[in-house]
Amino acid sequence: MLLQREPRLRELRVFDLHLGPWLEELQTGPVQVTAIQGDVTQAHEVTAAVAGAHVVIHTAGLVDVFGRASSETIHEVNVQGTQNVIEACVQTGTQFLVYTSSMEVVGPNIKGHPFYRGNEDTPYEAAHRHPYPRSKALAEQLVLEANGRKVHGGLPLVTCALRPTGIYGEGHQIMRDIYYQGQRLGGRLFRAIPASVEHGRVYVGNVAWMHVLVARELQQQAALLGGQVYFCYDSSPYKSYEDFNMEILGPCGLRLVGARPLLPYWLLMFLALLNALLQWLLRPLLLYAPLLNPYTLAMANTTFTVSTNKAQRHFGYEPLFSWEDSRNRTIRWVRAMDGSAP
Ligand SMILES: NC(=O)c1ccc[n+]([C@@H]2O[C@H](COP(=O)([O-])OP(=O)(O)OC[C@H]3O[C@@H](n4cnc5c(N)ncnc54)[C@H](O)[C@@H]3O)[C@@H](O)[C@H]2O)c1
Ligand SMILES: C[C@@H](CO)CCC[C@@H](C)[C@H]1CC[C@H]2[C@@H]3[C@H](O)C=C4C[C@@H](O)CC[C@]4(C)[C@H]3CC[C@]12C
Repeated sequence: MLLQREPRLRELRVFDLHLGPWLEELQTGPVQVTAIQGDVTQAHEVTAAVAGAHVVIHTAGLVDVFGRASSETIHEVNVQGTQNVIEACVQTGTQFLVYTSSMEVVGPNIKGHPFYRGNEDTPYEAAHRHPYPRSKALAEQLVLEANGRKVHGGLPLVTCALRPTGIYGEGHQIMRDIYYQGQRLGGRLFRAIPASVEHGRVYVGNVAWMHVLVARELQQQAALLGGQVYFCYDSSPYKSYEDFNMEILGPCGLRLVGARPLLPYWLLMFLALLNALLQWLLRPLLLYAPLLNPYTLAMANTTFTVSTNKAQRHFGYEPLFSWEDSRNRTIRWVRAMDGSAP
């Protein structure tokens, strides 16, 4: 997105623990693309990568709600990693920092309170027990508190945080897993969540576009944008997690069975708890990390949708991809996987 939409771009540095072959395709154009294999938990590696950069978009993170990583590792990557990025900006004199936060900084909370079409100012009791949302909330707080700190050379650091809801689009691993699961079940998925529970979703291309725009405007309107948070939104429809997935997976040949959940909630919760117990028991032998656990069940069962125009008001954001484009692009990606189920 930066290469396509930012005409003033001179160099793009991609810093990631895992560098993919897709990066090579980006290295053929006029803008210098530098791939740096590194770990955000290693302060010296981050500082070396940031040195001389004008803007940092910090999106690296450990996204884990399935119990794959320990809470210490999640904290180290998401919180200490973010602190390292901030310190690197301060030490090297980089003045602009955009942080990819998450809707989970707000909710759903442990009490399962619905957040219905809320905006950045909607009051909500943000209380988390799970390591992932806790880490994102702490990291966001660090980024916002760093706004105004003096960087090397004496200028103030300008920061802001973007909070995507559930991102979908090309490369969406959970969508891929659910697609393969449906294929294994003879082209069927079974409804587990009531259709009335709305879940916020946003297309990856629009999330990326919002990052590019805010990074640009942060430099022009530091006083307005500095220290602010913005939900990432577009025109993707408000639907339950499963009904939304069917917008994509339906045209790819899957069918969602049941107008209402086939299993009662208490039974699903029992299965989720059983999965958590199995995960704990099996840990010394193997990693058992299924989609269903008490936390993912609670998330999927709690309405969380945003309705806001703050990004439009503050930095002129309009989605780059319509709902139709976003849906078609994702469908095309799913169809291209056909026949490659593991
Ligand atoms: N997927 C979503 O629905 C969603 C929603 C809201 C916010 N987010 C946030 O968006 C960001 C990207 O998430 P994603 O879904 O694309 O996940 P992802 O796992 O696809 O991307 C995260 C990237 O961070 C890199 N990374 C992980 N640990 C690292 C480390 N120690 N050092 C350097 N790089 C490291 C990974 O290699 C990966 O490329 C994350 O910060 C996440 O919290 C994601
Ligand atoms: C009970 C299952 C029956 O089909 C469905 C389980 C679905 C869950 C695996 C997902 C429901 C909501 C998702 C999360 C949400 O979209 C927002 C997120 C924020 C982001 O920062 C990271 C990803 C995620 C936590 C996302 C993960 C998968 C769900 C819990």
